[in-house]
Amino acid sequence: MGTWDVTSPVIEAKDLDLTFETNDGPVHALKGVDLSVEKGEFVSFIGPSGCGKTTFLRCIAGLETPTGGALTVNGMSPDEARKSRAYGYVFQAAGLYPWRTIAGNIRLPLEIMGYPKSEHAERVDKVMSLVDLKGFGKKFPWQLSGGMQQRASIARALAFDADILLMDEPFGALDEIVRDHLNEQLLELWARTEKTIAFVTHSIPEAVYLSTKIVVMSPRPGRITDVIESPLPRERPLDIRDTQQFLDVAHRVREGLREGHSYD
Ligand SMILES: Nc1ncnc2c1ncn2[C@@H]1O[C@H](COP(=O)(O)OP(=O)(O)OP(=O)(O)O)[C@@H](O)[C@H]1O
Repeated sequence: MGTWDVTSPVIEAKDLDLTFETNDGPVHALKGVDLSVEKGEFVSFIGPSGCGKTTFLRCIAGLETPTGGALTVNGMSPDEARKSRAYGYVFQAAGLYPWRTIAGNIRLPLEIMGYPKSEHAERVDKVMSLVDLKGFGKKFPWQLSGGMQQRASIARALAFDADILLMDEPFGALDEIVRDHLNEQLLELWARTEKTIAFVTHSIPEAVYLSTKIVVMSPRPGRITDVIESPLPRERPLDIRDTQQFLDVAHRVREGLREGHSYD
């Protein structure tokens, strides 16, 4: 821990391996994964089903234990990082408790982690305005659209002081217009909060639009086939997607996916 400082990578994987032992034999979910993510980066993981995207995110979160190699998060073991509340986790399903209000849902991690009660209202208000949900605190989840529910789940992951946001296909279930809007909002939120974001997606345009770094993965065994440092500026209006630079990056991602695909 002592050697870590703000210039060190926030997430660092070296030759990471993870094999699941199953009744049908071993499943090599991650093989030789090397990756370095700096503070404030927006890194996306893209690849076909089963290439280990979720498994890698779960390793970062300390929810899976690699069977080989080394992984540090904020200079600590993932388990230590989890205990020090290094990250917030956003899933594909918003996963809000239906019997709690939106504010009640967002407050939940603060209650669980024992944040002083005097801070709750201010923190909840702050993150609700960050995700543009001001005024909806007293509503129940079912009174909100899918996109709003997903924003509430992002607010919940931001309510405490984690500097890493892990997002596993958070917008996968939403229609394209809503998804565009949330992508734009997420970039704004990222710029304002300076979080480091690790984001899993199946969508090439989403990965290219959002990321400073795109990690292309391929299955059997799950491995990294390309890491693209995005040449796009950090400030990105939606119509950047029509530029040649954007299309060039998208093309490289598509080629990487094609190379790793076995079509079986
Ligand atoms: N707990 C587990 N036990 C056994 N095998 C597992 C376990 N978790 C994941 N796997 C296997 O590991 C591989 C990688 O799975 P993972 O969910 O990480 O892929 P993914 O890239 O996130 O896929 P998707 O895009 O479908 O979410 C798959 O073959 C999966 O079946």
